[in-house]
Amino acid sequence: DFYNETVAKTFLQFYENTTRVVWNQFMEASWNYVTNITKKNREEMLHKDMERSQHMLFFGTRARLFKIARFQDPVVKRMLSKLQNIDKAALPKDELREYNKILAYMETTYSMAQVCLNEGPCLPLEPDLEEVMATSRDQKELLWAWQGWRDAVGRQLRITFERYVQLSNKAAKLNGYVDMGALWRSKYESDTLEQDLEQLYQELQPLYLNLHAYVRRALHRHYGPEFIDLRGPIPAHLLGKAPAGLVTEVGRAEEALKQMPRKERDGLPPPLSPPTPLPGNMWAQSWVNILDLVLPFPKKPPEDITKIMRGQHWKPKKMFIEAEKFYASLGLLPTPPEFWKNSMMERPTDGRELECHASAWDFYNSKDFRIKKCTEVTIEDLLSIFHQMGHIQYFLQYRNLSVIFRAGANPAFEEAVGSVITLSVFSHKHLLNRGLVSHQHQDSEEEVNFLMGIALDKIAFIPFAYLMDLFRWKVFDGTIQKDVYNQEWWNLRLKYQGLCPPVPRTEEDFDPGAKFHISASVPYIRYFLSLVLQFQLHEALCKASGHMGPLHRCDIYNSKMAGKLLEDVLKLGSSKPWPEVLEKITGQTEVSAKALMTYFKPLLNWLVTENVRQGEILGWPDFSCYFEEKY
Ligand SMILES: O=C(CCC(O)(O)[C@H](Cc1ccccc1)NC(=O)c1ccccc1)N[C@@H](Cc1ccccc1)C(=O)O
Ligand SMILES: [Zn+2]
Repeated sequence: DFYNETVAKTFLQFYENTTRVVWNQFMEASWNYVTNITKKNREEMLHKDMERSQHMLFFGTRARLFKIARFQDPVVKRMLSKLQNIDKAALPKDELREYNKILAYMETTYSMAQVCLNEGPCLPLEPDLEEVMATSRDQKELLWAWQGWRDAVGRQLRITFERYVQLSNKAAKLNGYVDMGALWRSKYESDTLEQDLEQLYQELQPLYLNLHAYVRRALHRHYGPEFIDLRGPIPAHLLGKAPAGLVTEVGRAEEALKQMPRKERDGLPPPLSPPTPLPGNMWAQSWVNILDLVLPFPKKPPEDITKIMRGQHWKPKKMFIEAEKFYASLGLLPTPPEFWKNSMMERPTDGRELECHASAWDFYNSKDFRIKKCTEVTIEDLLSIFHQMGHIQYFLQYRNLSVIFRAGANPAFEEAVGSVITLSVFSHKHLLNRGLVSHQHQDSEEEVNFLMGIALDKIAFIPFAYLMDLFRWKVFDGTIQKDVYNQEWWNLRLKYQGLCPPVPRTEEDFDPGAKFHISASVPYIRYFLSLVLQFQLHEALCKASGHMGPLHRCDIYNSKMAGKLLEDVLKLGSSKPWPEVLEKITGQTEVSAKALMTYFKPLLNWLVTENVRQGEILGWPDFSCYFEEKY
């Protein structure tokens, strides 16, 4: 009887009792696969995924039969409506089998890809290629890594991705959504999501445009006018480190060229290819690696925390313990023994194939939680561990809820928890307190340098995080057809990030596929929203901790008040609509960029002054990429 609420409660209890086993077995099989990619583990994982999908199909189809509108209990209504979305499990069995194989193929291609030196070893992404991207001084090597990675991953995924889109949309339609983008967006329970996102992006654009113009000027200073157009996009080869030697050589060639009378020069081929230093990051999503090149006050460079960590003989285990101590200092829950026993904190040395992209795992038995990370001793990896431990803390806080509510208030909340903590960890006050920097006082110029460092990570990230799903939503809704995937990708990279590829791209390439989340079908708008949300939460937690003064100096370490505020929210899981959850912490029901703008205000003031002084053009009205004849 589908009108009877008591029957519904019994149905939900039955779901609860059977789900734990099915989900726990699937997580175990998934873990075994991603930490040791073998044919056997793949078959086992695919088998357990089929079982999980059958289970979802059984309960999902029945959940749809209940007359939810007639029910009184809001919890029962919320549970039944969540059960109705069964994602890919709605596909017919044979297509689901095909879809799961496609998902495994794409994610595994990414995880196993390497780029081989002519007669030398082959390098995986983590840590080798990422190390090259961040620190190499040789432009040939940088371009080799950037292009090699895209050949090894993106190109391999292109055809499969087209089939992935078809099956994704079919599954979405079977769940009552117009396409998979609509299904992904439904997790935010808002029918104004896209407008709200665009509004946030517009609010943040002045910050990005000023940073972009300032960085472009610094690159122009290093690589000369032939390679950087002060009114144009930044060639996506941002850079690892300024290749000192090469620059002077190119600089010399530049000088010689400039001395020549125009008519003589015109006949010459364009100058030798610039030291196309590539993004300090494989996807130019973060520009921290060019800090030394753009430092506002170069005479006061920040201390190299990675060097200090290595000097103090930090090991991966110590990095995890450091994060554990921070969460404990807030009065939050400790990780159980299983966490330390079962996690994978370092890349195994037995030569096995595995997925190194960091992730946090809930085994849905309220006691087994793990992190998988190929940890290197760097400050980036320390912050990444804090991010992963944020996921773990969420798991711990909601572990006694019904399995239906064991998720974040929305996906952005899940991503924001750990990132909020990193805002305190990376504060000068905290680094000093933990012995990771030595000089006591940070003067106002050092403070601007500090904010520039954070901005190169967080502000540069804004347009990238926004366009990642703008691209996929358009692919899912058919606005972007498969014959133009790559040029539409670069159109978005140009429009939002003001970046160009270092070399011409074709439709043989599939550059978006070179990013983990696209190969692993992980939505990305969560990171855009998390970026705004984390500053809003940071402001609220800092206030609760009694912090006075500028937001960027706040460190909530040891604050039980801040911890309590956070705990009250995390233990709600997804049992309440996220605006209610947000209101409990911040008093507001909407995500607002105000706190982020407050945090960066001193830097924006400095950037605007500097850009006005230089007469910078904000944006890139000259929008062609440099390899198209520009001169
Ligand atoms: O991808 C990550 C971190 C990995 C993760 O923790 O977000 C991970 C991604 C993932 C991996 C495999 C399957 C699904 C998602 N997410 C989790 O481990 C996770 C997500 C939701 C709930 C529980 C765990 N960060 C993004 C964005 C980012 C975030 C923070 C700082 C910098 C950059 C990136 O690197 O591009
Ligand atoms: Zn995450």
